[in-house]
Amino acid sequence: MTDIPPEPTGPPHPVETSGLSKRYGDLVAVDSLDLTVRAGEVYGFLGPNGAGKTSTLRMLLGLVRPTAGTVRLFGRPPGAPGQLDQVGALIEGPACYPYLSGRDNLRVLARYAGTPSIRIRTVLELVDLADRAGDRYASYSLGMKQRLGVAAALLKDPRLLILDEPTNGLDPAGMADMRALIRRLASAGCTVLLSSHLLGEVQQVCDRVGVVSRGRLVTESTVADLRGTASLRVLVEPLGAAEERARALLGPDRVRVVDGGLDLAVDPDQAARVNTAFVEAGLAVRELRPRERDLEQVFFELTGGTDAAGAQRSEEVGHGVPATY
Ligand SMILES: Nc1ncnc2c1ncn2[C@@H]1O[C@H](COP(=O)(O)OP(=O)(O)OP(=O)(O)O)[C@@H](O)[C@H]1O
Repeated sequence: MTDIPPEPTGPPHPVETSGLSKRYGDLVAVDSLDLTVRAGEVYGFLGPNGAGKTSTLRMLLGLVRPTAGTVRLFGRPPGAPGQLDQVGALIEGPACYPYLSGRDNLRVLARYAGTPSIRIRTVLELVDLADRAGDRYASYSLGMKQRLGVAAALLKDPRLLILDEPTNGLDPAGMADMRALIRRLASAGCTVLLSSHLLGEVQQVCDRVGVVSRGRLVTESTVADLRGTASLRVLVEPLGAAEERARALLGPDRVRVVDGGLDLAVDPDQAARVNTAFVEAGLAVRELRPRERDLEQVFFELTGGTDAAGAQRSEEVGHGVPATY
């Protein structure tokens, strides 16, 4: 009998869940979630309000006990010895003293966490708040408060950062600052898992996204794959003759007339073939370009059409002061 060598295994992933579930009474908030966040990536955990994102993040951090399933952070269960130093998090809830400066708030938190105060300067620079560190926390904009929350989560120099809705409630400039910060952290080697109910807000920073709806993971992919580029948009005259030619060329199911042009459900690398066919048929092609699917529409379809209501609810709720883990 020959020995079968063990399969090569790499280092454990920053986050791995298996069959992770959470029930509150009859409500299934998180349903058999298998999630993997790989080292060095920015992973967007997306879903409408109430989809189960916060419950999941709380279970990852050991703040809520799963009803079923397992969580592994760097291969070990939440709260394992030494792990608190590897994981930083920003989850909803108040944590800062309004009458203290940003720097003094960090001093308090660093003392609690047993972090040397020398690290405070570094994290303030990382989140681009060094210039305003002496100002009272109460005078900060929401974006600055969020960034101070991230600074607090970075005090222990974690390898994994978990952020719950970091862009929620921010104005466009605040969102751009937060996205830039997340990208900086990722370039410095930190793995980031962030949640959001708006794909459009975070898609620029995410390497991969997992979309959750009613507690279940409905898809996991890169943003590019999620968007897809599965159609061609053609403005061509006369439209009727072009429609007929396209149907003969591609099959009737692949051709739709939309807004005075043709939407052709073919790979964009068919553009030259389509153009040649139209020109040879004596048709005048004015424009021919790949048409990307609208991301919000994709999200809407994946989540069963619940995002619009969710987005509206979140605006009503607003946003609290960040808490750190
Ligand atoms: N402690 C709790 N007790 C009972 N139900 C809860 C509790 N926490 C969350 N839920 C419910 O579980 C579901 C998922 O909530 P969760 O907060 O995890 O979703 P979410 O995707 O983070 O949404 P949001 O962005 O609105 O917080 C919701 O229906 C919510 O009302």
